[in-house]
Amino acid sequence: MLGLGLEVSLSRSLKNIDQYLSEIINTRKTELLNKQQEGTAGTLHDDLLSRFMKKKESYSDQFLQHVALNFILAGRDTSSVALSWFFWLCTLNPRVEEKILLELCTVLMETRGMDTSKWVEEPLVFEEVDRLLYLKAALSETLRLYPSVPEDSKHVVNDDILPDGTFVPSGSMVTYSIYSVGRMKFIWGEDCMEFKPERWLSEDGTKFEVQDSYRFVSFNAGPRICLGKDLAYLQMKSIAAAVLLRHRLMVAPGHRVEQKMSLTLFMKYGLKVNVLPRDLRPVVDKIIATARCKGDESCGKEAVIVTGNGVNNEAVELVAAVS
Ligand code: HEM
Repeated sequence: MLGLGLEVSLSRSLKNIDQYLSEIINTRKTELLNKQQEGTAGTLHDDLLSRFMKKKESYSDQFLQHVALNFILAGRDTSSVALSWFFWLCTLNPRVEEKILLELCTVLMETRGMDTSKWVEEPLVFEEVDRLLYLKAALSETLRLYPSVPEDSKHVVNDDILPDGTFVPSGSMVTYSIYSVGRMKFIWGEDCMEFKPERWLSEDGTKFEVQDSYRFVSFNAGPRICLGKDLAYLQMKSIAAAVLLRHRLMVAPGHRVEQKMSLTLFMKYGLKVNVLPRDLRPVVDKIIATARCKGDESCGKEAVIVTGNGVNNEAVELVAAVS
């Protein structure tokens, strides 16, 4: 209002964001126009914004800017910080990381064959990502313990009474702690502090058990539930799978991982890791050994790992046939 202090940098930042977004929207417009005029096949971009712009309803530039900004604010830090916590938890829980890889490699054996170089030639397609149930469970478990949005506040418009009888006067704020809800014994059990993706799966490990959204509130619940939830899982699963398939991560010696509570649950010093090449041979060998073991009771408990990850008979037969 007065153009002093923080207001100066705020208005400068708003101008920068406006300019950034208008440039993006104008580029997409030119692309779409060129495509219509010259009939060129496909556009450079095929993202959410381009799809909004291709819709029959013509949206104003200002509306498109608001949509793009909303998605950047709501979807960027939330997904990226969740991935930082996920990769860190994988380094602390090699058993979980191995199960993620066993699931991933089993799917790729079925869809791309036994030549592992073919697994990294092209990014995973939707149908492949969709089958990674254990990975989805591990990401959900990450968000339970380290929710990207650790607390959520609502402004009370009119006097109201909460279901437990608490009166909330108009003008007040109600804040609930998503972080605490994810660590409550009466909701998650005695082992609530443990990182256990299995709690999200059916007993035989073949189905993802969708939790009541009022128990798992990392995406909020009810009418204002996160609109990008499915997209967030798709993005996080794709990135997590792509990284773990190619690399082994090790936290850099001496690096401290600490929480920083703010609007987003950041890592105070980020996550510094050493990135090493991934050797998939032990994982592949284990899948083949497990397939050989199938039906042979003398093989022991290890054999359960793969079948417990939702691998169907075709995969096991394929592995058995190749070996
Ligand atoms: C791990 C990733 C994500 C988490 C943990 C997350 C979490 C949340 C939470 C807790 C809310 C409720 C905020 C409130 O009530 O004040 C929310 C709302 C929202 N999220 Fe997400 N989000 C994620 C990713 C995304 C992505 C990728 C998008 C879109 C590209 C997105 C779009 C939205 C939108 C548009 C809203 C507002 C919904 C409304 O108020 O009706 N989110 N999200």
